[in-house]
Amino acid sequence: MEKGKSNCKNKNKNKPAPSSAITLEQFVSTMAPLIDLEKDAEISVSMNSAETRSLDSAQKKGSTILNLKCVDIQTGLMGKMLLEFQSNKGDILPPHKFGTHDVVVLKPKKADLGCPALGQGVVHRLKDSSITIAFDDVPEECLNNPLRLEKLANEVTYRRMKDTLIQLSKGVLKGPASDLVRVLFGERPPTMSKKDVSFTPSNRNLDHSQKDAISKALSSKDVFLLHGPPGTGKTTTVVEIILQEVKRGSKILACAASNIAVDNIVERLVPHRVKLVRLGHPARMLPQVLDNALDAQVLRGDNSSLANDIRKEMKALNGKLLKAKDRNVKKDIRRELKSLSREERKRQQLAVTDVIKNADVVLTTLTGVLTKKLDGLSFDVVVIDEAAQALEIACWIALLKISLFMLVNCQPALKGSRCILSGDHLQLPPTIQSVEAEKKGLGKTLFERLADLYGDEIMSMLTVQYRMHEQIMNWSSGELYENKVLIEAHSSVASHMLYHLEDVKESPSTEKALLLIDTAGCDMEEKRDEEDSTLNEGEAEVAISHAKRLVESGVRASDIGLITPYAAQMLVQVVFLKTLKSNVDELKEMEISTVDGFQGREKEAIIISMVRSNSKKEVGFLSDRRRMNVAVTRARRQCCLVCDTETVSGDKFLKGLIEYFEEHGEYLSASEYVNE
Ligand SMILES: Nc1ncnc2c1ncn2[C@@H]1O[C@H](COP(=O)(O)OP(=O)(O)OP(=O)(O)O)[C@@H](O)[C@H]1O
Repeated sequence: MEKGKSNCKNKNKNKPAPSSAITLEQFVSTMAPLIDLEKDAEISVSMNSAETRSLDSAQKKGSTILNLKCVDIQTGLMGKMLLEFQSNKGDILPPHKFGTHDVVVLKPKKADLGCPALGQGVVHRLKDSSITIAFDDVPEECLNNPLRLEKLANEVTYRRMKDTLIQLSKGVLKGPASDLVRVLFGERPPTMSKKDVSFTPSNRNLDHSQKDAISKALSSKDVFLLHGPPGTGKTTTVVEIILQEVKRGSKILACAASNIAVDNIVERLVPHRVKLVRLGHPARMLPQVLDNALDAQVLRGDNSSLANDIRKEMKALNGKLLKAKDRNVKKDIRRELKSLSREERKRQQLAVTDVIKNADVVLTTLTGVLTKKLDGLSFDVVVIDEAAQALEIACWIALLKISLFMLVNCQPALKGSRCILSGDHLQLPPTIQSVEAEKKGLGKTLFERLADLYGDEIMSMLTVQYRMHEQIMNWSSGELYENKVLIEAHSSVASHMLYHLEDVKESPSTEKALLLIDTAGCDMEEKRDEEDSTLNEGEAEVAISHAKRLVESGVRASDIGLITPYAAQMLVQVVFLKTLKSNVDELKEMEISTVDGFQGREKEAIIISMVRSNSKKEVGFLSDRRRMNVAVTRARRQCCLVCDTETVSGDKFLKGLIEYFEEHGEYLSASEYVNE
């Protein structure tokens, strides 16, 4: 056998190779066409689509908003221009598919489809009747005319993913960081330091499973997986691992697929006074972390103020140039301007590299790692939080960056190139637009693949949860985590009830942790909307009636979340809530979302509208265990299921869920909620 080659292969001699045992070559050749499929799917819902032949059809598709006026201009977010747009008539915006952080372009309303944009920016804020975009620069004189916004597909990200694949296929296995690559593709076994690493925690509240996991992470020599079921403190643990690595003198790249997940880590690191920098577009960051953004730190640096002085000097020289008559004087001024401009650029770049080099922890999204600002930098450890929601290829952007640098510079790996991934592969995987790409495996995550490949050898599971009443948790830990490891609810949450909250009365609505409202036999059949998404108006009414009862018992509407697997149902609920009479005005503070959109969040009370109600007992994607796991585990003190038990019990997994709620919670008929 080749030296150092896989013990794990030996171990599995008689077993068929797991699907996770993919070679680097197979990975590259499988992923390349899937990335194209996904790019095409994204383009088809954006303005770049060839199908978009007219502006009206683009507005119908939701990829453009026509007839806008600019109602406010402010500077903010480190010098960006924040432009707020409203519909020309001042009413709510037409239905659209813009989301915060999307890349958009601004054009005159009547300009041709392919005409150049007035500016490109990022959606910063979205309200029913306005949208705010952060631009680097926009000509203000054009803003008095009717305008339109177009949503762009983020083609750059796909191109970068393809580039990463190309780099992966080009000889990373020869570089000094090749050990890590070999381990991640199952060609070499992972290794741990023989001695347990002991540490003094910065967070004194860590529980035993968190401490064990941290010790194992610090002992790992190449890869470590932190598996955290809902509410068990993954991010808390990741933050402690980062703090310990900083103490050891490591330089760390900490990433996640989403901006919000990156900001969560930044927020929790800040009180520990770690030298850190958050890279990325300020419009995509939480306001409370802006102070740690690269742009903000650059502005505070010496080089930046020097660059500023140079700019002032250049302005004065430009003034002189305009007045100068003598050719030689003009020539001299131009020469001086050129050299000042070179100096200004150099100072700007130095300002950026100073901040990044000084930081012990650099934080950004996985695709954000591709910024030129990180060129030529190496890290000892890459930490990826929420790794079970990141495409494997996106993880490689962060991992390969280190390997390539080391290859290019032929430097020995400092403390070995190590990676630590945190996540829960039993919650929802990354969202994929192309059904075909999803079927062919684009959504299989690195976290899941490594968990299948090496299991407990490289993984620790967190076993104390800090969110849910134990009755809510027990269903999830029994069904999804198969009681393999005993997950316990921390005493601070194990029996907490809605009526323990300040100002909440004990009432039939608040005295149970689990409620099942059955719509069977109540004439509440599902329907399909134009886009073929399923909805159920009767269920929406019942779900909102329950929310109303909770509010009447004193629960704050902002502590309630109404979630559903179907986008169309979410819209029905939103519309229904808007048309409610004024005596329940407060209810409008309640959050309504799809299950997928609520992953990573929590509320004191969660109401789940399951929607499906049909004689064929079809349940569609409700049967995805991971989606129901996410839905139920968003609740802290009460989880209320609204469903047609006749229909959903057609599926074995959902039948188990219903039986669990019937056995441990309160059963009610939807007829008790109608016409309230
Ligand atoms: N050891 C601990 N003692 C007390 N509270 C804790 C502890 N660990 C975590 N928590 C609390 O539990 C909550 C969830 O923690 P955290 O956000 O780290 O979990 P998570 O696993 O990342 O969550 P999610 O399920 O949303 O992915 C937070 O309010 C956190 O402060």
